Amino acid sequence: MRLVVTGGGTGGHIFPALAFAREAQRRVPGTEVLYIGSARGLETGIVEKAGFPFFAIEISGFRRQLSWENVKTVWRFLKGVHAAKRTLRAFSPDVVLGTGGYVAGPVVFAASRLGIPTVIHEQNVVPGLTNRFLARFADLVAVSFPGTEAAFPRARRVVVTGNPRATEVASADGEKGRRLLGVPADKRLILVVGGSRGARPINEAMLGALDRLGRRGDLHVVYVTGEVHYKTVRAAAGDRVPPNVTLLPFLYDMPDVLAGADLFVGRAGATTLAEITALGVPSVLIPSPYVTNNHQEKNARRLEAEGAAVVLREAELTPERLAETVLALCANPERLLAMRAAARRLGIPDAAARLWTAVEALLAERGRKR
Ligand SMILES: CC(=O)N[C@H]1[C@@H](OP(=O)(O)OP(=O)(O)OC[C@H]2O[C@@H](n3ccc(=O)[nH]c3=O)[C@H](O)[C@@H]2O)O[C@H](CO)[C@@H](O)[C@@H]1O
Repeated sequence: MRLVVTGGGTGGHIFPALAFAREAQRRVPGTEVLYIGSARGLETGIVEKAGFPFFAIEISGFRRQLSWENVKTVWRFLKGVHAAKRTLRAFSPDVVLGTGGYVAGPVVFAASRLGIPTVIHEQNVVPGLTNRFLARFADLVAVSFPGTEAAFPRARRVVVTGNPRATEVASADGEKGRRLLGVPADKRLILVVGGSRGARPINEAMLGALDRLGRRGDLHVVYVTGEVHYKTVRAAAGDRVPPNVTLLPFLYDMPDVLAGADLFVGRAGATTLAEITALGVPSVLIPSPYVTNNHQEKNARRLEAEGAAVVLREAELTPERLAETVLALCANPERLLAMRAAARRLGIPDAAARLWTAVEALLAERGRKR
């Protein structure tokens, strides 16, 4: 089989695409994969590390107001479609999967124009702009949460599959993750992550909370700042980083470390939520208010409603509040256990298989080889 995956800008779009690519290779050995991403997104580094061939096109997002930038964006979109068509003709895929982010727009659109079967995957409760635009051109729309189907009234077919990244994470090895970072087996592991790019407000709160968390010998905190924020946080923390805190710019071994975590603290990006629910990790979620339609809060409230997460709005985030929330949960093992079970109830660990089955059916219908 020949598969093109596209999506990016941030990790939340990239990791599901990679997870599906690996699932396809597992199902049909010898499957050839091409990742089409943007040259400026996080995908350049992540895809290369994952070992897939990568082709970059230049693309940017729309501004909300009418502006000269938007004219340039339309121009880039058309150029992107042109470049994507050339690449798609040369690679000749059996199917194209788009996972959202600006770059998926021209690629999936070009594929549909060329008559190549197209699938889009939506990670969030509320769909993003690119997927909303692409839904009417794609042969199949896969969503992560039951109920999101209604947000795609013009789609030809919508299926609930969950997020394929959940499958990869569900079989991760928590002990390995802890060993890797030197986390003692008898300590509770608190994993703090501000999404794939890091989050300044979370970093500011964490800097203020370090001393209090550092005094707790029964905890170990793995604190991921985000690549671009690392130097600033490191400098601000100076020699105040307690021995039970591991400070990192980015975590490439997220599945294993997450599997070993007792509590997750961070943004409410949809792929992260698919991961923590697949594993049943309790969480303190601080949704980013800077995203389209406040979709992270909607993602987070789903978990909160089930009892799987505590939601802290960014507006009420202070170092004290953050430390108190974490310490109160750690002091309440029964609550943590209940949260763990609730999270697991929301998880879809067989999401990759569900997406695979839907794609396979589409290909069979379209008479494509596998
Ligand atoms: C600001 C923004 O637009 N954020 C969006 C973006 O978030 P973002 O890219 O932050 O997405 P998620 O939190 O959903 O996913 C992050 C992914 O990166 C991985 N990871 C993260 C940090 C790290 O150090 N190592 C690592 O491997 C996580 O395991 C996960 O697989 O895409 C999500 C999924 O569409 C959306 O819900 C978010 O609203």
